[in-house]
Amino acid sequence: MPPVISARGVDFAYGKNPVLHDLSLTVQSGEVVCLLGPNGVGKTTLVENLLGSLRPHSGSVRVFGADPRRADAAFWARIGLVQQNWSDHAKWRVKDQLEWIRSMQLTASVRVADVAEVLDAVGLADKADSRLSRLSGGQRRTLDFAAALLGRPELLILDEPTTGLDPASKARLHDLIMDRVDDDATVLMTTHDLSEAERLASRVIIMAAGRIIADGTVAELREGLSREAEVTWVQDGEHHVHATAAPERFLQQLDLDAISGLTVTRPTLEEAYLALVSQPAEAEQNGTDHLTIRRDPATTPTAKEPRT
Ligand SMILES: Nc1ncnc2c1ncn2[C@@H]1O[C@H](COP(=O)(O)OP(=O)(O)OP(=O)(O)O)[C@@H](O)[C@H]1O
Repeated sequence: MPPVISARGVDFAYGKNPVLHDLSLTVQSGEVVCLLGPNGVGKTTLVENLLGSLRPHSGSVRVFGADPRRADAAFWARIGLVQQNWSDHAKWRVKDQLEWIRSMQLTASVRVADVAEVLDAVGLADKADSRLSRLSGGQRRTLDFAAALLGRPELLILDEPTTGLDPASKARLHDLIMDRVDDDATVLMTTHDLSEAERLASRVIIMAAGRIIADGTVAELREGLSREAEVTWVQDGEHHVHATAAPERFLQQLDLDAISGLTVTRPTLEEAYLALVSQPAEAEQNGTDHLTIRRDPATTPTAKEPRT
């Protein structure tokens, strides 16, 4: 099956400020790809290049096999978007905004959901008659997500969809994303929330300075970290600590009947992330290449496989 998103050798600059450097990326059907990276590394710029609202200076972008800059209404009906730079009519009411989006989508698709149904799903049913200007920041973000869901999209492209959401609203949005994935949708989302990435992602991509520096499952990123797991236990009244890259194998050597207080502490995604994003500065200083965890796209797991 051809990839849902494919970018090849994309370069992009704002004027004389280069942002994306020879960036290539493939997202397969059914994947949930979380795009991570420090502020200003180019995540939103990449998303806008993928959506055709920015034009790569060189390289190519294909979404559903088409150039998004030449795409028609039927193409956009397959995609649900949450973007950073979205303007609206502050005086409109919540349901009017969604009805307007729905009416446009109905011209290209029969899959469109009811406004009331979507507002209920995202927890904004009681705000249907509120003016957009009266919504809180988190409610506004949730409304963006409601709009993204209206067309029951095959592809969700979500730029920081959960920023500013309280934990319960965030959990509900995660469930709705995974409902779409259960319905065979593909997801590309940016986030700064590593626990969100850990929960949702079948694959994590980390960017630094306009390049992809790591690409793999959460488990692969953790394994790529040089820090080993730490095993601690008490035996004959003495505390023991052992660092190992293979804790399961080490545990087989312990006499579990003779020990107590056994703990195994593995590196977290946060530790892996922090180690990876500190690499470019070090690499630049040392003149070495970035650490890149890359897998053969053919072996890319789908979102249906168990997550770590
Ligand atoms: N419209 C613009 N004009 C000029 N420069 C821009 C514009 N938008 C973004 N930039 C610059 O491009 C770089 C990448 O910005 P971008 O918004 O893509 O980063 P990001 O990784 O999404 O950041 P964040 O995590 O803070 O959202 C930054 O240096 C930013 O200052």
